[in-house]
Amino acid sequence: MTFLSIDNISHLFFNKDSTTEALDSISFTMNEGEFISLLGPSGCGKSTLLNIIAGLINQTEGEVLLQGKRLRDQEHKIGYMLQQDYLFPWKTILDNVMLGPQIAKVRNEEIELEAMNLLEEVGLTGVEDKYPNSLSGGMRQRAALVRTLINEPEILLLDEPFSALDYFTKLKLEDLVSKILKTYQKTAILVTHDIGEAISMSDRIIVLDRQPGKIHQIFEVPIELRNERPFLCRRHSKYQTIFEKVWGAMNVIEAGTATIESGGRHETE
Ligand SMILES: Nc1ncnc2c1ncn2[C@@H]1O[C@H](COP(=O)(O)OP(=O)(O)OP(=O)(O)O)[C@@H](O)[C@H]1O
Repeated sequence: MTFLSIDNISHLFFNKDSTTEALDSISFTMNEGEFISLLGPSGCGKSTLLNIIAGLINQTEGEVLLQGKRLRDQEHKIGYMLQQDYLFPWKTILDNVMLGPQIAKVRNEEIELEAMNLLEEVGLTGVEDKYPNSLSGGMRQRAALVRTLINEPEILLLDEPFSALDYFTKLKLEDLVSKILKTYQKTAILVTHDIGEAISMSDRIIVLDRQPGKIHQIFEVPIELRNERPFLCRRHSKYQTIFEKVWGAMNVIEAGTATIESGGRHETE
C-alpha cells in the first residue's frame, strides 16, 4: 500500500518584484520503509519539495498524502536532518537529543533510556554529558540523527546531511544512517548532489530537471545494491552501470536537452 503520495505538486514563490516557479507538477509515491534520493541541479527545487513535505511551505498546487490522508490536515511527526546539526551549544548531548520529548512534555526515564540506547547504536556511548563543541562534526551529526529518531518520525527528510563532513566521515555516516533506517524501517527522502551517495543509499533515485523542477527521470537501484552496505555497494559491478546512467541524465539536464518521457509517464530505468 502507498505510504506517501506526492500528488501533482507545483510551487511558485511570490516576492515583491518577481515570481519564481520552483516546482512543476511533481508526482511520485513511496512505500513504507522506502528510501528515495532527489538529485538535480542547484536551484531545481529539491529543498523546496522537502519543505513542502515537512509542512514548512504551503504548496501552490497539489497535495501530499500520508496513508491516503492530506498531510496538512493532521499532526504528523516528520524528522528533518540538515547539513548543519543545529545542536544547542549550551545543552549537553543528552539534553539536545531529548529536546523533542522535552518540548512535547513527555520526557521520562523510559525515553531517556531509549535515547541512551540509540546513542550507543550510533557509537556515541559516554558522550551524553558532553557539550556539542567538544565533539567532531561527524559525532554531532550522529547526535542530530538520534535527536531526530527519538521523536519516532513517520518520515525522515534528509537535506544534504553529510555534505559538510570530510569524505571518510561521510562514507562512515552513510553506512550508519542506512543501517539504522533499515533496522527501524523508516521511510526517507534524501536530497544530495552526490550520485554515489544517492545510489548507495536509495531504493530509487528521482532526477529533477533544472528550475522549475519537474521529474526528469526515475531510476530503480538494482536489488543487489540495495541489499549491500553503502560502502561496499560502491565496489559492486552494477554500481558503475547505474552511475553512468544517472550521470548521463544529469549531463542531459546540464546540456539543456528536453525532458525524457515515455508514453506520457516519466521513464523509469
Ligand atoms: N523563499 C524564497 N523566495 C523566493 N525564491 C525562492 C525561495 N526559496 C527558494 N527559492 C527559489 O526557488 C528555487 C528552488 O530553490 P531550492 O532551494 O528548493 O533549490 P535546490 O534544488 O534545493 O537548490 P540547491 O541544490 O542549490 O540547494 C530557486 O530558484 C530558489 O532561488
